[in-house]
Formats: sequence, C-alpha cells, structure tokens
Amino acid sequence: MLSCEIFLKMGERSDSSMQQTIVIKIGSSSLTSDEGGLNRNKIAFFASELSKLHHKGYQVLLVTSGAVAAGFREMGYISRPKLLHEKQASASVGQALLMQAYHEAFASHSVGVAQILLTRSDFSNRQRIHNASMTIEELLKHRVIPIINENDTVVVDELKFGDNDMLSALVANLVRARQLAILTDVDGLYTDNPRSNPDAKRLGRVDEIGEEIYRIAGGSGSSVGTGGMRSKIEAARIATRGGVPVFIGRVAEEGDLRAAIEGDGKGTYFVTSEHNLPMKKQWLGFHSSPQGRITVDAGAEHALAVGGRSLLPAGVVAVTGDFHPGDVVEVVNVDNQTIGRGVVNYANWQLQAVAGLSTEEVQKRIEVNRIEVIHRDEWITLSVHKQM
Ligand SMILES: Nc1ncnc2c1ncn2[C@@H]1O[C@H](COP(=O)(O)OP(=O)(O)O)[C@@H](O)[C@H]1O
Ligand SMILES: N[C@@H](CCC(=O)OP(=O)(O)O)C(=O)O
Repeated sequence: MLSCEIFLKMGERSDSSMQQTIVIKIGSSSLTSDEGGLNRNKIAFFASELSKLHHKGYQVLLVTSGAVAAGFREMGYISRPKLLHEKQASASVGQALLMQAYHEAFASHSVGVAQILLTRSDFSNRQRIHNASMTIEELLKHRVIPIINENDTVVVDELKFGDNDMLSALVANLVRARQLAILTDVDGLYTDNPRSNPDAKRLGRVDEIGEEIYRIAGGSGSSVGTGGMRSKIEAARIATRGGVPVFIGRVAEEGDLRAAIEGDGKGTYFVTSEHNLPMKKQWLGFHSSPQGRITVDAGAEHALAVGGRSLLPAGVVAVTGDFHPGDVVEVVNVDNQTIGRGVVNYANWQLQAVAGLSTEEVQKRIEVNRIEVIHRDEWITLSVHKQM
C-alpha cells in the first residue's frame, strides 16, 4: 500500500472537537537573554497568559524554542554555539531546564504540562505521526498542555527544522488548529526589518503570501533567534495552505495573548480561505519526498492550480528523475516555479514517450492503467501564485 493511501485510512479527527485548538509558538528571543540562560520572568509571564486561555476553555498547544539558548552557558560556551554537536549538547542541557521552568510556572496556575519532542522525519513516518497525534489528543482531552520542541539531539543537519517556526506550522496543520500564533520580539511583519530601518511600516493583515511578502522578510535580528521573519513567513505559508490562519507578533503585556487570539493583537494577521487539509494531502504537500519533476505548459498549470482538474499527457513539456507509478513528483511551470505535487500514474520513461501527445495518441502508443498523469484527487497545489 502506498504511504499516501495509508494516510487516508488513518483516523481523521472530527473538526468540531478541535475548533478551539490554538497553537502558540514562542521563540528563543522571547524566552532567553542574548547572553544565554532562561528568563524566568518571561516564562512566568507566558505561562500565566497561556493558562488564562486554557482556563477560558481553549485547547492550548505550546511550541517552544529556547533549549540551546537555555543550555549553552552551562556547557561553558560564551555565546550561542554554531557547530551542530555543540548545539545538540547545549539543547540537551537546556531542554531539561526549559521543561522544569515551564512545569513550575504552569503549576502555579494549576495547569499540567507534557513534553513532546519531534523531528521532521517523524512527520513523514505515518506510524510515528499517528502516535504523536493520538498522544496530543489524549493530553488535550485530559486538559494537559503539550509543550513541543524539536528533538535537537537526534536530528541530522539536513533534516533539522533549525528554528521552530516550521515545526509550529506542521503541528497546527496536524491538529487543525483554529489559529497559529507565532510570538516573537517584534510586533509583526514590517515593510523592512524595523531593527535596521526606522521608516519601515507594519502590515496589519496579509491576504496572500506572494513574492513581495518574501522579499520584505529578512533574517534574525538577535543573537539567540535563528530564523528571523523569513522563516516565520514560510511557516505562515504552510499553515495557511493547510487552512490555519496565522498571527505573527508580540505578546509583552497582560491581555496581549488573548487580544492576539481574538483578532486584536499587536502583530500581523495572515488570513486563509483554504479548508483544513486531510492528513493525506498534508503528507503529499509537506512531508513526501518527490522522486522526479514534471514541467507543464501554461494550460496545464491553469488546469491544475485553478481549474481543479487532472494533469493529462498533452500538457507535459519535460520530465526528469527516475520514478514509477505511485511515486510522488513535483510539478513545475516553464519558468521552473513549483506548482504543486502529486502521485504519478506513469513511469518516467513512459511519460517521456508520450509528453505533449493527445489522449488518443497516448492510447495508441502505450498501455497505462489511467490516462491522467496525475489525478486531481492525488494532487496538492503549492504555488505562491495560485490566483492566475
Ligand atoms: N520585515 C521584517 N519585519 C519584522 N521583523 C523582521 C523583518 N525582517 C527581519 N526581521 C527580524 O526578525 C526578527 C524575529 O525573528 P527571530 O530573531 O528569529 O525571533 P524568534 O527567536 O522569536 O524566532 C525580528 O527581531 C527582526 O529583527
Ligand atoms: N529547537 C531549538 C530552536 C532554535 C531556535 O532558536 O529557534 P527560534 O528561536 O524559534 O528561531 C531550541 O530549542 O533551541
């Protein structure tokens, strides 16, 4: 059975039970100091704000960074280390400190917490992510707040999230959150990095994350933060594609978090008109490993991205990679921009033989189970320019 078929058969969560689920991501810069070490006052503040939401009836999940920043000083490093093994050692010291601090801070509001450490590969492994999802559901049912971080000590460099922005987007999609709030040290997305450009203006609402939005988002401004605004925008794109609206901004005073969740926060709101994606499509779009690439013409691009139709051989311009029926492939336009991903019904050599041909011609030349190169049910659009 294909991995994506298995995902389809996994228990899909009913939407109503998760409607009030909120995922909150707190970055290192909001929890620690530039010199390293946890800022207990900030942890106490966030625990208090999250507990208020919890007691109001929301199902709260916290995605937290800060393990490396919390641990590097105890390891004897004078600044945030750069080498992977140094960061991993710092994280293993810091993660324990971080959880201990959260445990104590939440306990003073009578709220229980749990630690969950995930890696990118856990998301692409159906059993692991299913188990993680079941664990989260059980914790939420028992009104325990899951506190999630990347499992820093086991990840290899190429597979690392690095910052937790993307992790928070994938978690938000997994639990089909009502909102993802990415909290940071700046009150939203500006037209330029406000640390270096005092004339930069804040954007209150973003309807579509296109190239212009990527262009204005820069790197990190602090010595403990990693991803900067760029990685938050990428995370917001994945979350909104998965039907989860996103808030990026600052929570510094009492009531700020509630305002952020209720639409009146100090930050930028990224809205979405997408529906929550079923697990199968999440896997296809965000966790699968494409085995090849198909370039399509403008007509096919429109049919796939806007028309909701299947891809036929007539629209195929070029084929690269070594793939078989059932594999996932990436589809790009003639400018090499990604349009989306799908499960292909042809082997690469079959498709090369019939690229650009009409359905009638294809049927004369080769025998395939399905005429569609990619059926629309096995497809997800990922392009930045969806509205063509
Ligand atoms: N266009 C922009 N608007 C706002 N902030 C930006 C922009 N470009 C870059 N940044 C920087 O992104 C930083 C937040 O990211 P980061 O330091 O990684 O924080 P965190 O640790 O919370 O993830 C801001 O402090 C700011 O310096
Ligand atoms: N997993 C790492 C996250 C690293 C990090 O700094 O992330 P972020 O502050 O979200 O840019 C940690 O806990 O230190």
